[in-house]
Amino acid sequence: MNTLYKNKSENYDNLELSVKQLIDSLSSTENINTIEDDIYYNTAKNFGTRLNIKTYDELIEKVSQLGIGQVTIRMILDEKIVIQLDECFTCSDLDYLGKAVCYFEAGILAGAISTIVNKDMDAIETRCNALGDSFCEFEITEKKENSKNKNFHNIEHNKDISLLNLTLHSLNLVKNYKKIENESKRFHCTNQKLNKALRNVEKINEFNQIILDSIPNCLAVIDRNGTIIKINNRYKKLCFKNNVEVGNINIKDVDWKTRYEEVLKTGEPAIWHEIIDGVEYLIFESPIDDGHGVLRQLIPVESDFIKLLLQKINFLEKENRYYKNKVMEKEKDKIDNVIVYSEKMKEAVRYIKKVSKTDATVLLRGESGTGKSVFARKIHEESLRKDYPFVYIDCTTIPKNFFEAELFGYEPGAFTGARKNGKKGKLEAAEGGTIFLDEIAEIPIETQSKLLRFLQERKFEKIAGVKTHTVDVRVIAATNQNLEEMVRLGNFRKDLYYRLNVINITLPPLRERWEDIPHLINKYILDFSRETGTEVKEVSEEGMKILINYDWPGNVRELENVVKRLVIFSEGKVITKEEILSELNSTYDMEKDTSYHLNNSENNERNLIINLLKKYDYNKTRVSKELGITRPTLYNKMKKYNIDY
Ligand SMILES: Nc1ncnc2c1ncn2[C@@H]1O[C@H](COP(=O)(O)OP(=O)(O)OP(=O)(O)O)[C@@H](O)[C@H]1O
Repeated sequence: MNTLYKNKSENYDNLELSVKQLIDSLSSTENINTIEDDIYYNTAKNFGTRLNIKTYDELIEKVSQLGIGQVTIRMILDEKIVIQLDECFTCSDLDYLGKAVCYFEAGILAGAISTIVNKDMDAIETRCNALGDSFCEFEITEKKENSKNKNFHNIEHNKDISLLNLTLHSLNLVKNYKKIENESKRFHCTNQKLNKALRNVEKINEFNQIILDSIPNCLAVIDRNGTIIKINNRYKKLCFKNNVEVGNINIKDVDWKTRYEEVLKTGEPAIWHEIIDGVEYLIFESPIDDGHGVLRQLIPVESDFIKLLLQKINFLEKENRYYKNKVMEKEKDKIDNVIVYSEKMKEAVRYIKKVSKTDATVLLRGESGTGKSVFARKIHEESLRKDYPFVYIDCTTIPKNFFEAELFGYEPGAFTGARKNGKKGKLEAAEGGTIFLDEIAEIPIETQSKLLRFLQERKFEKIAGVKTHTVDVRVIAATNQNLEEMVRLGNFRKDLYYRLNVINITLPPLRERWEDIPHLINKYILDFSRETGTEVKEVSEEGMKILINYDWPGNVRELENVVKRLVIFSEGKVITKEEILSELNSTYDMEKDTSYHLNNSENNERNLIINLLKKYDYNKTRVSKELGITRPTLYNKMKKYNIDY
C-alpha cells in the first residue's frame, strides 16, 4: 500500500491529510463522527461518482463486485430513492453501537446514484446493523445547497484506486478501533467484576479471621503441605508472641506435636491431652475442606466449653453403658432366662444343663406358671440344636380332629376342606431342632400311638400318605396334670407315658422357693419400668413380706402380673403394703381368707376358683387372667377340683 502511495505522489498530500486526521482523531471518541462525515462519506461519494454507473442494475452489480454489500432497490421516487444493503462491509460484523456507522457505503451510493440520475445526490443511512437492524437502508435525496458534505468537490476525480484503498484502509482502522474499544469496554467490565470479587474475597477473609479470633480457643489451619495457613490471635499470642507471617511457617518449624498427616490420611479426627506452659489442653485435630487441610484446636481443659463437653460425654457414656447393659441383659436373658436363687431351682437348673447336652426326650412337670415353657426353651438353647427351630405347640389349643394333621401334616386331598397341596406338619417344621409339646396330657388318645411311634423310630406318615418320613427332632413335653392317674384311668397311653418320662424334671412351685420371690419382683419392676418409661419403684419391706408369704396359685406368671399392675397403679416411688393388699384383694377377699391364701391347700385353691368364677360371672378368660394362668390351665384345675360350670 505504501508503494502505491509513493507512485501516486499527487495523491500523497491528500492521503497523508486523511490518515493524519484519522489517526489524530482515533484517540478522541467525539471526533469520530467528524472523520466519518468529512472523510469517509465524501471520499466514498467521490469514488462512487468515479464508478460512472448509469443504471440501477449496474449499481447492484458493481457494489457487489467491490464487496461493499448486496443492493436491493426498494423505492424510486422523484424526491427520494430507498436502497437496502445486505452484508454491509462496514457494519455486518459489528455489535450494537447505538448509531448508524456506514458513511462509506452512504457515500458510494450517493456518488453512484448522482451519476445515474445526473444530479448531485446525498445519502442518509436510516437503518443499520449497528442500530440493531438486520440490514442497512439508505435514503438518497437531492443535495441541499448548505449541506455539511462540503468536501465532496475537494477531491479530484482521477485519484480513484489509491483513494479507494485509502478509504478501505481507513475504514478498517476505524473498525478495528471500534472492536478494540468494545473489547476494552468488556475487559473493563470484567476487570471491575474481578476487582469486586477480589474485594469480596478480602472481606470474607477478614471476616473469617474475625471469627477465628473471636473463638475462645487456639485455632490454626494446616494445609496438606504442612503450612500453617491460618491462625487466630489467641494461638499467635501463645506460640509466636503475636508477630509472625504465618503463611511462611511450616509445621516442622514449630514445636507442635501434631497428627495432621494421620488425620489427612484417615479422614478421622484425633484428640489428645497436652500440657503447654503448665496449662492442660485438649488438642483436637480434624479434617476440613474435603480433606485438604486440618483444623487444629487447643482447648483448655478448664474452659466452660470443655466442662460442658465432659459432662455431656459423661452422660453419653452412662447412657451407653445403660443400653449396653440392657442389650447384655437381653442376651443373658436369652441364655439364662430364669431367676434362680433358691436351692431347689439351682438343683433343677443344674440338671437341666446336663440334660441339654443330650438328645433325650424330656418331660417337664410342675404347676401352672412355674416356668416349664421357659425351661423347655432353655434346654433347646443350651443344646447343639440351638441354631435350628424351636417349635412350640400348646396341645390345649388344637381341636382333637386336627391334632394329627397339625403334628404330622397331610397329603393333598386328605380330607374335605384340606389344602390342595397338602400341608407340612410341625414335626417337619422343627427339622434339626426341638418340638415342645406343652400340656401333653391334652393330646387325643387316637394320636398318642402315632406320637409313640415317632418317639421310638423318628418316623411317621402324613395323613392319607403312604410315604414314610423321617425327621431329626428332639421332643420336650410338659404337663401340670397327674399323668399317672390318667394312665390308670386309661386316658393316657402307658407306653407313651414311659417314652416321654425318660427324663422327668419337676419345677417347684413358688411357695417352695420363696427365696426367688424378691428377685423375681425386682426383675419385673425393672422390666416394666423400662417398658413404660416410668421411674424404677421399690417395694416396702412390709409389702415384700406379704408378697413372699402369698400363696401364688398361678406361680411366677401370677406374680409377674401382680407386680406389673403394682408398678402401673402405685402412686409413690415405694410400693406400699396397703397398695399390695388392695391389689391382692381385688382378686379375692384377702381379709376374710388370709390363712387360706397363705396355706397351700388344694381345697383353698378350689374355693378361690369358685369365688372368682362367681365374681366374674363365670367368665373364664377374666378368671384365668386374674389368677395369672392360661385358660386351659384353669379348665384343668376345674376338672381336677370337679368344678362344673
Ligand atoms: N425362674 C424364672 N425366672 C424368671 N421368669 C420366670 C421364671 N419362671 C417363669 N418365669 C416367667 O413366668 C411366666 C410363666 O412361665 P411359663 O409359661 O414358662 O410357665 P409354665 O409352667 O409353662 O406355665 P403353664 O403350665 O401355665 O403353661 C413367664 O412369663 C416366664 O417368663
